[in-house]
Amino acid sequence: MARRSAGQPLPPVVLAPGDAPGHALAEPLAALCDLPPSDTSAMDGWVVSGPGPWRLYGGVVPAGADPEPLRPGTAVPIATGARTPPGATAVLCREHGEARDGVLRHRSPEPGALPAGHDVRPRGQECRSGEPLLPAGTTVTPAVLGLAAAAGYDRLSVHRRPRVELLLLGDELLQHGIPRGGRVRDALGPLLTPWLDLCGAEPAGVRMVGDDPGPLREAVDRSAADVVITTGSTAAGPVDFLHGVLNDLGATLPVDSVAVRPGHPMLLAELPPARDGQARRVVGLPGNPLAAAAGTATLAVPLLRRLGGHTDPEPRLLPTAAGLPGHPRDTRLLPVLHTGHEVTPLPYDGPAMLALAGRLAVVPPGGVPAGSLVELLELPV
Ligand SMILES: Nc1nc2c(c(=O)[nH]1)N[C@H]1C(S)=C(S)[C@@H](COP(=O)(O)OP(=O)(O)OC[C@H]3O[C@@H](n4cnc5c(N)ncnc54)[C@H](O)[C@@H]3O)O[C@H]1N2
Ligand code: MOO
Repeated sequence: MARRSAGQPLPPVVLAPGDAPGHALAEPLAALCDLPPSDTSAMDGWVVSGPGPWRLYGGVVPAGADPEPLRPGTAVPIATGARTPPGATAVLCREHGEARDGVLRHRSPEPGALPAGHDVRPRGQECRSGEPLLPAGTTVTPAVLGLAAAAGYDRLSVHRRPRVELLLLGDELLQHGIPRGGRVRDALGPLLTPWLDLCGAEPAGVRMVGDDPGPLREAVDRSAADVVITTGSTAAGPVDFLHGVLNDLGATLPVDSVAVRPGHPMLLAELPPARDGQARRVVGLPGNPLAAAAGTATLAVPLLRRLGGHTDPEPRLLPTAAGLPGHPRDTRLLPVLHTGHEVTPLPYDGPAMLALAGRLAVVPPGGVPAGSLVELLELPV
C-alpha cells in the first residue's frame, strides 16, 4: 500500500554525475559510443602487421594517440590501451618478443602463435553505441558513476529525491547525556537520519516537538517536505495528539495501524495538497524504537523508494536455523542474525538488539518451525 500510495515517482532532474549518487536513473543508461571506441592494444609490447619477423619502424604509440598506418612486415612499440594503427594485425606482448638490430622476432615463432587480432581489444567489444547498459530505476552507486563516465555521460537524468522532514515528538526526549529524571534519550533522530539518507531521501530538517497539539499542527502543516515522518504519539494515550492533528488538517489515512508486532500503531496519512499542488504525506512511526524501525522498514522506506523512482529487488527468502516464535494473530517482525545462508534468532528481541541484527524476519501468525523460508527486511546496521 505504501508503494501504491506513492503514485508516480517524483519528476526527473538533470544532475552532474557527482551529485547523483543515491538517486534513481529516470531514463535507461545507454552507451553513447562503442566501447572501446576503437581497436586498442590489450598489452604493452609491439603492434605488428602481417607475419614476423618485423622491421621496427617509428616511435612508440602511447595511449591517447592517433597513430599513422602500419605497413606490412613492420612493427612499432605500443602501450596498453593505445589505439592500434590502420593495417595492424596483432599485438605481441613485451615478454614474447625480442627486438635486436631493428628487427622484432617472436620468441616462440611456431605457426599460429600470433593469430590475427591477438591481444587487440576490438572496437565495441564491451558494448555497441546505443546498447542499453542499465534500466531506468537503477540506483546510482559508485559503480554506476564509473560506467556512466566510461560510456561518455557528463549529465545524468535522475528522479528528484523525496524531501523528508523528521519530527520527533515527546516532552520526555533528551538530546544529550545520561537518561535522567524519568526522561529518555532520543534514539530515533540518530537512527532515522542516516537511514533515510541511505534510502535516497533528501533531508529537510529534524525537529523536536513537545507534547502540545498546536506546535505539532503547525509543524506538519507548514512543512515543505514531500513526506513528514513523525515519531511517537501514534497511540491513544493522554498526550498522543497525532491523530487529532491529522484530522484537524483534513488528512485521510490509507494506513491506520497494521496487524504487525512491533509497530502496529504505524500510520500513513495524505494531507490536502499544498497550494502549488505538491502532494503532502505523513508517516507516523510509533515511539518504541523497535516499533519505529519496523514502521520505517515496512512503510517509510517502500514509500520513499517508490517516490524516488527506485526499482528495488524482491525481498530475500532465507531458511531459519531455529523455530521463530510468532504472535497468535498478527505478523511479527523479529530481529535476526544473518549467518551464511540462514538466519538465527537473537537471544533477546528488545530494542537494543536492533543494532546486532542485520535483518527483520517476517514471521507469520503462529510462528514458523526450523528450516522454514522467511522473508527478510534489510536494516541499515
Ligand atoms: N492502551 C494502549 N496503549 C498502548 C498501545 C495500545 O495498543 N493500547 N500500544 C502500545 C504500543 S505497541 C506502542 S508501539 C506504543 C506507541 O506509542 P506512541 O507511538 O504513541 O509513542 P509514545 O507513547 O510517544 O512513546 C512510546 C515509547 O517510546 C518512547 N519514545 C518515543 N519517542 C522516542 C524517541 N525518539 N527515542 C526513544 N524513545 C522514544 C517513549 O518514551 C515511550 O516509552 O504505545 C503503546 N501503548
Ligand atoms: O507493537 Mo508496539 O508497536 O510493540 O512496539
